[in-house]
Amino acid sequence: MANVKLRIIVATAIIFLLSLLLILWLVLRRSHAFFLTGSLDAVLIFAILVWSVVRHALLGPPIRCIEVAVAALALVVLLTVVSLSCLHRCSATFYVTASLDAAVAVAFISWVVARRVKALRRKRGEPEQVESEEEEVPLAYTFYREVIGLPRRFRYEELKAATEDFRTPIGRGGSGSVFKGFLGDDLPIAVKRIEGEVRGEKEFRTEITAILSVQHINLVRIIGYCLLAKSYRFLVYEFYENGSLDGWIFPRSGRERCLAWALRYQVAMDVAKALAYLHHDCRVRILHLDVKPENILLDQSFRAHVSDFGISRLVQGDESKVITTLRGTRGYLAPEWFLGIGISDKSDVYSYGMVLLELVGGRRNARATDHGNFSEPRWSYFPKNASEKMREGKLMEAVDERMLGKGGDVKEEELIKLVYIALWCIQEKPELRPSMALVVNMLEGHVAVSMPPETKMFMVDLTSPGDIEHATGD
Ligand SMILES: Nc1ncnc2c1ncn2[C@@H]1O[C@H](COP(=O)(O)OP(=O)(O)OP(=O)(O)O)[C@@H](O)[C@H]1O
Repeated sequence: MANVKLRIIVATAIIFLLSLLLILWLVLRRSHAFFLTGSLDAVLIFAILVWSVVRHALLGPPIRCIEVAVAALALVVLLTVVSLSCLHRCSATFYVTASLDAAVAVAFISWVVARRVKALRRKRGEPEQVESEEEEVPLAYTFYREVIGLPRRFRYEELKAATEDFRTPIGRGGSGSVFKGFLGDDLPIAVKRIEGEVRGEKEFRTEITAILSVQHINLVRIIGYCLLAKSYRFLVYEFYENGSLDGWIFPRSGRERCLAWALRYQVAMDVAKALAYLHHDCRVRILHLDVKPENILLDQSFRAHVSDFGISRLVQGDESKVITTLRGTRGYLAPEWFLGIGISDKSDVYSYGMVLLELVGGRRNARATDHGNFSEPRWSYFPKNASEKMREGKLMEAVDERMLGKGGDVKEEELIKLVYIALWCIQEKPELRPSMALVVNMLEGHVAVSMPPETKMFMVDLTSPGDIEHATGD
């Protein structure tokens, strides 16, 4: 790729040099009228070429073939007009009008050709490269970006080759599909293809903006991105071998994957640290707003990495609450989303609490229990069950039974701590919930955790998805 760019730059420089020599030669031989028109055209060519090269050198996007083509075409037209006028010994007025006409004609023809090419590509379903500067995320200084691990821009062809034409899908979310690929021979990557013009564009920009300002071992690592005008946007992530947490805690027919207790506790800690970092340790605070098992990715050693910043919010200064439209995933949404009183970092705390309970129970928090053919399903809400068991002092009965069967590696002390923290996190009043920093301290044992107060959990019923999981499985 670098070679192609280099060749374009060299070719451009040669064309420019030749045109300068030619103009000089003509200037020495011809009249003032020629000098005027010749210079005008030369300035035009020069401006296009310099713009192209400077844009490439400073901002990173490749030189566009159309720019080089327009410059070369303008040069050819200029030479033709000059040769013709020399042959016919035309007047100064002729030089001026012919040159101006030629310049306008060149501009018009290039514009028509560029539009035609675009239309043809779109018809063939081929995505186009971004053509305007405004669509480029302003990331300068590629070298430094790579050194400090910031995302780099990929070309569509690179991603196509890396994923063997998007052959292996590994997941699908609300905004698009995720494919596995390899960079070079051995660096596995996950390529997320964000589809849809309006939502896709918004999610893409949010994710890039959020992720650019954060780096933490428990956050997903973004390797790069690719912009294609209108059709698709791509985000390139490090590939996490063990996929998302949901696959390891919810039983699925045909797959016996059950995360051991120690790893569940570790995941709880990793996610808490990631959220504490976003809420308290970033220069611009970040609310994730979509904490759920599908957005927690597990690497080879089951360390957790929080992903999907598509709907996150950056919070400036001392802004404590944000009013925003309802988004996120039902079942993990805090009551304040529905009450319209503004959301805050405590809304992430609530979602985190719901995830903790699912880690413990090995089931979705809302589950339809068996029902007859014609009756409405009845719902069982794990947060309520866990709260009851906690008060009865029988928390072991609430644990994912698949773990109990395996020789009981569940540590009761840790179990009590997790459930206490979870029930604090899902308190209906945001001010009663702990901050994520406090949660980390509790998990690490620096701060004791008291038994949470009883709540009616009205909102657990209301905010549950209702149809997310049936008693028979996930
Ligand atoms: N870096 C990655 N490594 C391994 N698997 C991944 C990676 N990124 C995503 N996946 C898989 O792809 C699935 C879909 O991911 P994606 O972020 O698009 O969707 P989602 O979070 O489920 O949905 P939504 O975007 O609607 O919140 C994930 O649940 C996960 O299983």
